[in-house]
Amino acid sequence: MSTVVCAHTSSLPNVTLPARPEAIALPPAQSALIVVDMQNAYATQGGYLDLAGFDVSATKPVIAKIHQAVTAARAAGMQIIWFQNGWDDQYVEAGDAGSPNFHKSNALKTMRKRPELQGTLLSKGGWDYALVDELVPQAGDIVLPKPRYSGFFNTSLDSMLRSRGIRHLVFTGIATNICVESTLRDGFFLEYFGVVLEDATYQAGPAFAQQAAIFNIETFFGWVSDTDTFCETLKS
Ligand SMILES: NC(=O)N/C=C\C(=O)O
Repeated sequence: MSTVVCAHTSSLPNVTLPARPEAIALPPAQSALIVVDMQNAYATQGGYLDLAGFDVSATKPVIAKIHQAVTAARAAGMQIIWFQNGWDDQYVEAGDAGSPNFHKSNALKTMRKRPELQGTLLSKGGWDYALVDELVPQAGDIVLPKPRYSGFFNTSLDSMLRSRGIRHLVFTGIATNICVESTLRDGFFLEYFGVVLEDATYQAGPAFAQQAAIFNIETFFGWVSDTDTFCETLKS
């Protein structure tokens, strides 16, 4: 089976991650593990997605897989980046009626439908915005607040990656079909190599949303692997 060897990695120790559609080079010093939006909003019952009618009952195993991936990446010296999605408590950063986000964000729509929730969903400093208790950033990690689905939009992500010489992005988190896929796609256009650890992600919506996102990534935008393979590869 072929392996994608990137020109900029050819002089580095050879770490190759088995993946679909083919193995991909993954030099730890030029790679980041990105944990997308593992906030109560997306992974805990009583959080935004749950209140908006999405099923979050199966997120516990995903949290465990992310913990496993973070531990292995940290031991290998890989940069860890935690995304946190949300806005100020007045929702100025969310945009007003002139922004598509105002009309499409299910968090904003839920709060308009249920005014008693106003100020609680995805509001910086609140429980809904906080990362789940099981996942705790450590010194040296980057915690990146982001105001839209893609982590590249209106954030310093690109410059932080470039200044560290990072060209390979390993994605985990929720939701596969929204913020994970949006960020991986934007990264593709910026010449980053994106890999998703399938079992460390979860979709917002029906199971076919997960399948479609993984199909798109594997076929058009990047590579797909799993947590055990990632951890074994880094260990060896
Ligand atoms: N983290 C995400 O994928 N978010 C998806 C939807 C939203 O934030 O409304």
